[in-house]
Amino acid sequence: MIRILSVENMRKSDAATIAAGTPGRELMFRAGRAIFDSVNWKPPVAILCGSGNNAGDGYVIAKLLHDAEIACDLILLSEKFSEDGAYYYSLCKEAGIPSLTWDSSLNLSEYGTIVDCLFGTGFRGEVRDPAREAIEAVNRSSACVIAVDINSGLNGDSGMAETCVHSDLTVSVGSFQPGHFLNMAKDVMKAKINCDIGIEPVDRTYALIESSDLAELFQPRKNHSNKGTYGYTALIGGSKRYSGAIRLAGMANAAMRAGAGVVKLAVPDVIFTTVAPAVLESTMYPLSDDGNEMVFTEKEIAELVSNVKTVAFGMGIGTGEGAGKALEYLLEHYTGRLVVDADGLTLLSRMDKNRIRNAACTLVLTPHIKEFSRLTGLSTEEILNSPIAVAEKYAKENKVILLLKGPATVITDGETTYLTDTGCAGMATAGSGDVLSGILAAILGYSADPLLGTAAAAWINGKAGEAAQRIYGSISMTAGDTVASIPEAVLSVSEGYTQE
Ligand SMILES: NC(=O)C1=CN([C@@H]2O[C@H](COP(=O)(O)OP(=O)(O)OC[C@H]3O[C@@H](n4cnc5c(N)ncnc54)[C@H](OP(=O)(O)O)[C@@H]3O)[C@@H](O)[C@H]2O)[C@@H](O)CC1
Ligand SMILES: [K+]
Repeated sequence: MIRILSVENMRKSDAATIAAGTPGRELMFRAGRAIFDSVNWKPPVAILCGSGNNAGDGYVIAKLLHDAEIACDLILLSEKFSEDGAYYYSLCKEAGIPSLTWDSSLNLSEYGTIVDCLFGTGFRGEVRDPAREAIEAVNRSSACVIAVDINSGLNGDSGMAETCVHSDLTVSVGSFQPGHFLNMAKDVMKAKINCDIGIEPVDRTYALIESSDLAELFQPRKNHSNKGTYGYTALIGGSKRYSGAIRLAGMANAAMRAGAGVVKLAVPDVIFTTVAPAVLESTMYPLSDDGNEMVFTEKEIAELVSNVKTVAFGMGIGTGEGAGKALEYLLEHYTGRLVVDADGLTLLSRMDKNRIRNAACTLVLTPHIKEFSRLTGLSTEEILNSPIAVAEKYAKENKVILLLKGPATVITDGETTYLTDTGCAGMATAGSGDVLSGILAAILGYSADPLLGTAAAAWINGKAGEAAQRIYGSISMTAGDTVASIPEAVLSVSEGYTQE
């Protein structure tokens, strides 16, 4: 796992490292040196500097470039310096490095590389002029852009920006922050790396899931095992209005490809014959219906879930009384792991919160941003601006595992928080959510730790989507193509498994 620190945690950890005896000047040198070593420099280089320590990193880089005889100019947006920044700036002056004052008539396209040292962790709110003007000029230029610590203008906690630098490479200093992954991050940084400068975190951290974290979960299966070892899974969804035969089948097939022992797909009788031909390895269960949506019958649901380790509920099931009662029944009586998605989430958002808090099962909710807005009563803007904080609060208060979908996925139980950043633009297509539900229901059937299992599902789903996009492109790929690529995603992990 890769450690991720909130902006506040990063600032506190910087300060604690300095208080423990490593001077800020030394940390700044380590940061500048690490960035200098990470980049393939195309001269001449322009280093765009703000007024804080982020600019200080830039002065260190300028001095190292100068010593390596790589031409560089400093471009200052402010007369202000941090204490350590002022020290390294004085070294640049002594060395005779040209120092220009920002002016909108400067032609940044004359440079091979632009280094963005306007703001790092000290950035707050929205970009003010003249920084805004400079950021726009950087984005218009044809130079290779290196962002130091984080792209100036991008919020380090949310990955949101009104305007920000678009980088070819972002080199974070110390540890990544959530903003390197969430929301707009993928669209504004082509590549990112972190350089360790010896700062230990003082507060709880988040973790980005890597392939190696999942190798144990996806280890090749033993000969001495059977379908029961990997869990029976029930998927409950569909209605006449939303027969979505192919999508429901896609969900069932996704569950099989993600390693479920047995998949039971339950749909209202009225669509049974439409869905059945598209389903290959799963067992089909008809549910009573009113000619459109399911009607709740305790016996049917109780029988369906009696021997299953996981249930996924909600995809296309509608929001009628029958579905609502079925969900209430599952919350009260089912003791396995219950994934609620789509219409199931709408039903949950209308229910008394105590039903959720007191659920007998391990409850896993998989909302996208609008569904999460309905669940929490918060605006989508409020969620986008602090996704992790909001997700953690909801998960903790309601005792659920929450998987919040987005360009990066947040997975949390309110105590431990994982991020996954697999996935791609082409996955914004009908049925993608159903595929994730299928994968998730399957993995929860055999993973010991449901939180890590949920993160694994997000990771595999994203990886499979990436593989599908490589073949079909972001415009033409479908959710079915993602299902077809699940084996490739799983193999990419299990091939890395080595027994201790
Ligand atoms: N010792 C350490 O901690 C280490 C830190 N390191 C590096 O330092 C970075 C953090 O440095 P930092 O804290 O000095 O803040 P920083 O990001 O440079 O910018 C703050 C300046 O921006 C301005 N500003 C803010 N918002 C604005 C807005 N909306 N619009 C316009 N202006 C705005 C604000 O100006 P003011 O409003 O105060 O005039 C303030 O002066 C960190 O990311 C890493 O790169 C490494 O060297 C390792 C050791
Ligand atoms: K920056």
